[in-house]
Amino acid sequence: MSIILGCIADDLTGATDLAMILVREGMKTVQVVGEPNADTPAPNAEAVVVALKSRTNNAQEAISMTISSCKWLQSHGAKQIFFKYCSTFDSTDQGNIGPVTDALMKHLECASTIACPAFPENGRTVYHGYLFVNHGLLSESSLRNHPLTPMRDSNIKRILSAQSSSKVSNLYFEQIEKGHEVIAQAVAEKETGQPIIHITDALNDNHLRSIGKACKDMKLVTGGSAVAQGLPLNFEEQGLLRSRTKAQSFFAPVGASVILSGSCSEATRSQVSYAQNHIPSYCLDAVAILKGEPVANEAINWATKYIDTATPVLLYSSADPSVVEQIQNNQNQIDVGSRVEAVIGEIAQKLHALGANRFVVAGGETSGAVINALAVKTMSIGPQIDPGVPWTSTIINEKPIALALKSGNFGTDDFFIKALNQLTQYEITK
Ligand SMILES: Nc1ncnc2c1ncn2[C@@H]1O[C@H](COP(=O)(O)OP(=O)(O)O)[C@@H](O)[C@H]1O
Ligand SMILES: O=C(O)[C@@H](O)C(=O)COP(=O)(O)O
Repeated sequence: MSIILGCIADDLTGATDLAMILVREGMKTVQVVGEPNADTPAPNAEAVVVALKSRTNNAQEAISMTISSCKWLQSHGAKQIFFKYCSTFDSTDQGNIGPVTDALMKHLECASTIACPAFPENGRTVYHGYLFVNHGLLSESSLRNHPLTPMRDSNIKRILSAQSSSKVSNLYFEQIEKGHEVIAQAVAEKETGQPIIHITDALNDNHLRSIGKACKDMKLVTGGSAVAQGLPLNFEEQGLLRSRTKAQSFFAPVGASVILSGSCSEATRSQVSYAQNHIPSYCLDAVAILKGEPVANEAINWATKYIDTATPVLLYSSADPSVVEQIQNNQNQIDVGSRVEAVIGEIAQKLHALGANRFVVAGGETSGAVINALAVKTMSIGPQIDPGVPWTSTIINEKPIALALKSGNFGTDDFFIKALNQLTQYEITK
């Protein structure tokens, strides 16, 4: 089976989010972790999502990882490339959404693409170029205090123009409402041969499906996961999809469950508080991590007795914005984050060696660190836990690991416990 849609996501949770939407829309989808290379087996799938950890790298690194992933996807037949970034446009003045989009347009020799972060099912909408999170502007949401990419502006054109050398233009919802032909025509009218990125408003899934349809002939589409929901129909109409089967088989290994939370987002902090009332929990002290104290070893010692009895546990470094600010204490926030991530990755690896084989991880960067530490290479997509978050399973590992990678701001308060409970119906009994 040759790949039809090749996707590149800038973080792990974003990749599973996108993969789940494509599965829901009937594409056989596999997730590949990290930059694929000549030794990476071609997945037997219609859509492949390459999950990078490039959101907070420097722009040149992010470009290099993305372009090499894109070349690999093309070499396996990808007819269209989708660049997935966060529905809250998580990025800095330097990138990486703009530079990576520019580089992909150049590589794919296309003069225009769209940028559409909207994800209405999770409360993200774009109206007249402004990104809303639930009922308020992005810049007034808790994302303004993100530890790595604080979002202090809501105007996507302004944010993207600062990062990109392409022309950036808006397609407002009055045009989007008129449907795919008007959208395609509006895009075509603005083409001058110079690279241009059209920021498309979207308030609901109908808008996103119209936008998807209008992108039928674009070599590159960029956005949050939800705009990808309109793409599979194009492939079906072109006779490229075998059958739009919506369910992929999923089995959970029986064993010990570990919840690891490095996300400091508002939703995650509520989920941590909720889970603390239900299962044993352990706080990973970020100050001690930065001092080089043996935080991972102490946490592993604490968790061992629970792993032995298959009692689920929660280990978290999640903290309020004011605490995070004190911890960062004018140090480089990406370095601080990486050091916390390294400890969480080490804990995952050692607890897996002790027998844990079900992991719920909160946080995109944190998930990247855990997946790398567990040496996961390919993942299949299972059932949805909450919008944007599925259960997944490793494919190649000898003994499968069940993984739920949760974006910081996704999920209900009881997410962690709900995710673990859900697994009981998918257990492999032999
Ligand atoms: N207590 C803490 N102080 C400072 N940084 C932290 C703390 N706990 C976690 N972090 C870092 O914050 C970042 C959270 O990012 P991420 O895992 O992507 O979560 P989210 O999905 O909420 O954005 C990670 O780099 C993580 O290591
Ligand atoms: O698009 C989204 O909101 C998510 O898929 C995503 O990428 C979130 O990133 P994190 O909050 O850093 O997990």
